[in-house]
Amino acid sequence: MAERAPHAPLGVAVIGAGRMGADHVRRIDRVISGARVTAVVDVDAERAKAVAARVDGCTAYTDPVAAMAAADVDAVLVASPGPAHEAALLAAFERDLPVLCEKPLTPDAASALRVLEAEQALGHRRVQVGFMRRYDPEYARLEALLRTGQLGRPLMLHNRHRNVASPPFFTSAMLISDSVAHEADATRWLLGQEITAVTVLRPAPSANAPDALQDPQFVVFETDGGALSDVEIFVNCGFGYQVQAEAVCERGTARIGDGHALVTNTAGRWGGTIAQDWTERFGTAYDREVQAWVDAARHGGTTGPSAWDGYAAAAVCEAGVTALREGGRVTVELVEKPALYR
Ligand SMILES: NC(=O)c1ccc[n+]([C@@H]2O[C@H](COP(=O)([O-])OP(=O)(O)OC[C@H]3O[C@@H](n4cnc5c(N)ncnc54)[C@H](O)[C@@H]3O)[C@@H](O)[C@H]2O)c1
Ligand SMILES: O[C@H]1[C@H](O)[C@@H](O)[C@H](O)[C@@H](O)[C@H]1O
Repeated sequence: MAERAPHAPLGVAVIGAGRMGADHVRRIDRVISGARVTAVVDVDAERAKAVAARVDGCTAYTDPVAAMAAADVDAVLVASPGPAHEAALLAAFERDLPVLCEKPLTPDAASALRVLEAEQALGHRRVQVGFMRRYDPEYARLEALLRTGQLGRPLMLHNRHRNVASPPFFTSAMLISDSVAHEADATRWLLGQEITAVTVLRPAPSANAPDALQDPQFVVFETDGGALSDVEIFVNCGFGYQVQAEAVCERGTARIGDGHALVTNTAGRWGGTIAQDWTERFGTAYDREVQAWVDAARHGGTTGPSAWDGYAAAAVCEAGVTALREGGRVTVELVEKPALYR
């Protein structure tokens, strides 16, 4: 990393200029303070050029390593598809650059472990994983409430995760590795417990799901604190983007995600609107997530969900995919938590 003047904005290379990457470019350019996008990288040269052209003084690249070597790049935001994350993370570590890596950290536990080991070799944390729900005001309130202990010990967490429609490349395994990855992290974070086993139940697929897609699925996590966390994942629900969670504790329950910000009464009916995608539902969360990353990186630090969290979620999802394929209850085997993440 080139020496940055003390109050100069953080120069960010955004890797992957698809839906999330382009939105993060807009966010850093228009919403976030203390950072500017200096590089946009995409294997699709035209896409990189088109997105880079939206920001003054921003250079387009097709090679992440070349972008990371540029003098005006101080930090990296990885928004390429999951299988490309490991190479980008290891290249960023070579230059000791702070990284905000979209979820999943990597698509499987073995590659996540390689990232974990490479970060430990640096001797300090460099990665924040894009589990943005931790920055959502509703999730943050639920976590804070559970942490006070006022409701007693959490016994169960009920989660619903619904998308309007899945993209054409989505597979049955991706309902877990790409979507339920969020609940794997949210469960660990909200309960402060590790997930020890996963069971996946398969209702008859919806007629609206593409052929051969097992949608919806019902996933049950067991934790080392004796709690159960269930997830309805339904990625072709057709009507909206809904993410809800209810914690059932010894002395009460707490629920988020009903989305009743605006309720209307008209002609004998009451109702409201439902978000249609994650950019709408979690816009504030992404803003807070990226701002927290920039603030920490400008001071040489790293905050938020760690590579350990990314590894743990990857191991849980891998067990979930095995449970989906083979049936039954699959245990999650984690390595001992390294000192860097305790
Ligand atoms: N946090 C969230 O809620 C959320 C929401 C959507 C997507 N995501 C995550 O964001 C990432 C990107 O998802 P998306 O929906 O934007 O995908 P996308 O397919 O819209 O965009 C990915 C882009 O990366 C480019 N790309 C592919 N391989 C690359 C490589 N090796 N180097 C550089 N660029 C490469 C592609 O050409 C494409 O432009 C994924 O990890 C996904 O899981 C997170
Ligand atoms: O990649 C996306 C993203 O992570 C969304 O937040 C989630 O709701 C979708 O199910 C998933 O496919």
